[in-house]
Parts: sequence; structure tokens; C-alpha cells
Amino acid sequence: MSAIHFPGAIQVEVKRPLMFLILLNPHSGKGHAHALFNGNVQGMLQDAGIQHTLIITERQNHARELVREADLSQWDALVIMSGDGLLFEVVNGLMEREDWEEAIQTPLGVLPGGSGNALAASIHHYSGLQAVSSEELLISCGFILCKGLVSQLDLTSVCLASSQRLFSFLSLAWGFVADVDIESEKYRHVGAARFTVGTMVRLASPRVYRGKLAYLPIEDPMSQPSLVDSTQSNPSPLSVFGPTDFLLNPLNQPVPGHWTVVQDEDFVLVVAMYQSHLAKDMLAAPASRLDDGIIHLIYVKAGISRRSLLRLFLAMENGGHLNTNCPHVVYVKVKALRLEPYSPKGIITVDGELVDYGPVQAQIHGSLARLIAG
Ligand SMILES: Nc1ncnc2c1ncn2[C@@H]1O[C@H](COP(=O)(O)OP(=O)(O)OP(=O)(O)O)[C@@H](O)[C@H]1O
Repeated sequence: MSAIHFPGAIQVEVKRPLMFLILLNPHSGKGHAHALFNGNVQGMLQDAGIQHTLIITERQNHARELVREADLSQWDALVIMSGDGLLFEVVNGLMEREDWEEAIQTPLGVLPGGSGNALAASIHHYSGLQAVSSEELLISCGFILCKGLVSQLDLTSVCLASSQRLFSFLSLAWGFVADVDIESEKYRHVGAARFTVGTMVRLASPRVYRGKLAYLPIEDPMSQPSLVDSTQSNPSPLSVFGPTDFLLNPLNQPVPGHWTVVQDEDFVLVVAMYQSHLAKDMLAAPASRLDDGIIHLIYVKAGISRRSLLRLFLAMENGGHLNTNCPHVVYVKVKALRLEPYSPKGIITVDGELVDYGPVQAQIHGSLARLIAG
């Protein structure tokens, strides 16, 4: 085993042969994940001296249950070949274990086989590489996986009104983005283009979403763990495992007085990002990094014209949307946030997955997990 030290406090260990558990969702993306794996990745792993066990998931939550019970000592990494939804299962399965603290240190790996592939696109972007086609992205991520260099990864704890707590590696969305993500499921057969189609459909009849948004900016001295008395904090009642959400008050109490409460209550979208990409061709938070400890909160206030909104989404392809000087777009870096929608029905997504609709709050936990990245 050789230890390599990188500036930026990343300590990586590369040993061979590596043993990977690869979980593959055969229905992800256009439904070609298995063929793509056989055609593009299998040989690469063999050449790199990486042994693997491939498990084809049979149903939703199969991967979650599997990693919750698995003997993790057998594996050098847990890898998903799918979209972001399967990694969401793996992360939450690990965080549901009694030994979560150790389990979540198991390096994770990503091979894009879904339609969004946001984390894969983010990893590719952090490597300084240009945007590529879906198949090229798979090959790029295959190489990154074969190199086996491990970085740290932030996770965000997301608390729902049902007292459920989820761990998220990518995003929390409400409004336009969440609606497009879920409503475009029916265009799955067109692959990554489903988001473009969904965006155009929703642009034809944009909605206004009413609610209350509050957040703790990174500059606030109280966002530092050392300044918060964690014995006074109130973790959500069902958070049996996982770190304490020391910045959050219970959802049935007001947010701490030093938080910023947004005056506007009419939004077109609210999206909290902790990686750069929202989908393969959506560079929504260009400044985000794997373990910067920051939630990049972007919201668009109601009143924006349809044309400006279209321009915004077009500019997002290369991350230019934050430089358009659009007065309706707000971008803040935060440690925690709370969102309380007023409408009784709606869509909220966490890492692109539909979650219970209602009040929701979140806090980022820096470097909680580990990820094989370039
Ligand atoms: N065998 C399976 N049958 C049905 N659903 C599955 C199966 N395996 C996983 N799932 C679920 O399918 C959903 C979508 O999976 P995934 O994210 O991997 O693909 P995708 O939606 O195409 O990609 P993306 O999230 O990038 O858009 C997830 O909720 C996942 O839990």
C-alpha cells in the first residue's frame, strides 16, 4: 500500500488489488446501464486490477437494505452504476447503521448510468475537464474510479416534518427545479434530455410558490461548531444515528434569532446545492466543491419574466446564470436553512428523489463521507 499526500489535506491510500461492490440499477436512465457497464467499464476495472462483485438491484430500496446489513470490511469501495437516486439509497443505508460513523467512511464511487448523473458530472468538472457526452462521462468516471483516489465529501442532514432525517450529498429543491425533476420522469426514454424537455414544458406555464425561507449565512459567527453549545441543541426526534444538527431548532419552533429570514415569500424556485451540478448539463453552483462545507443556496423570486427565466436556464449549462445580473436571482452561501411552503400540496426533492412535502430544514456536515474522485 502506498500513501500519497495531496495539498488541501486529502490523504489517499491506494492499494491493489482493490475489491469493489458495484450496485447497478438496470432501469436507470434509458435502461441501458447493464450494457453500458459491460461495454465500457468492466474491461477498464480488469486492466486496473480491480476485482468486483456486481449486484443488479431488483427494486427500490434494495441497495439501501443491502448496505445497511452488509459486512463492509470485505469492500474497498461501494460503487453505484446508475443515477443519483441509487447513491442516495447507499448513503442513507450507511447512515442507518449502528456503526454509521465507521460505515460512512467506506469510499463511495460513481459510474453514471442514470438520466441526471449530477454527482458524476460534478466529479468530472472538479477534475478540470470540459463537459462531455453521457458515454464519455461514463469513461471519465471509470478512469477516476480505477485511479481510486479518495476525497472527503460533505453530507447535508435534511429534517422533514414527519421527523424523518435523510442524508443528502447533492441538493434540496422546491419549486420549478423540483417540479421539472419529478414531472420529467415520463420523458425518461430520452435520457438526459428529459430535463430540457421538462424545463420547456414548465416554462410554458410557470408557477409561483409561496413560502418562508430562512438561513444561516456562512459569515455568521454562530455557524462555527465551536461557538455553539451542542448540549443545548435539539436534534430531530427520530435521528437515532448520525451527527447532531447543532445549528437547527426543532421544526415546530422558530429559527434561531440570528438567522436571516428572507422578506420575499413568493418564489419561482429554491435550490440548495452542495455539489456543482444539478444534472449533467446544469452547472448550477459553479463554485461548489466536494468538501467546502457550504450549502450554495440559490433562489429566484417571483416576478421574473418567462424570457429571463429561459435565459437563466440556458446560461446554467456553463454556470453563467449567476452572472446575468438578474435582480430576481439571489445566491447565498449558508450552513443551514429552513423552508416552510404555504401551499398544502407540492413537490420537494432531495438529491432528485421525491420526499414528504411540508416544512423542511437542513444543516451541512463537512467531510462526513468519502468519495473516489479525480
Ligand atoms: N431495480 C430497481 N427497480 C426499480 N427501481 C429501482 C431499482 N433500483 C433502484 N431503483 C430506484 O429507482 C430510482 C431511480 O434510480 P436512479 O437515480 O439510479 O436512476 P435515474 O432516475 O435514471 O437517474 P437520475 O437520478 O440521475 O435521474 C431510485 O429511487 C432508486 O431507488
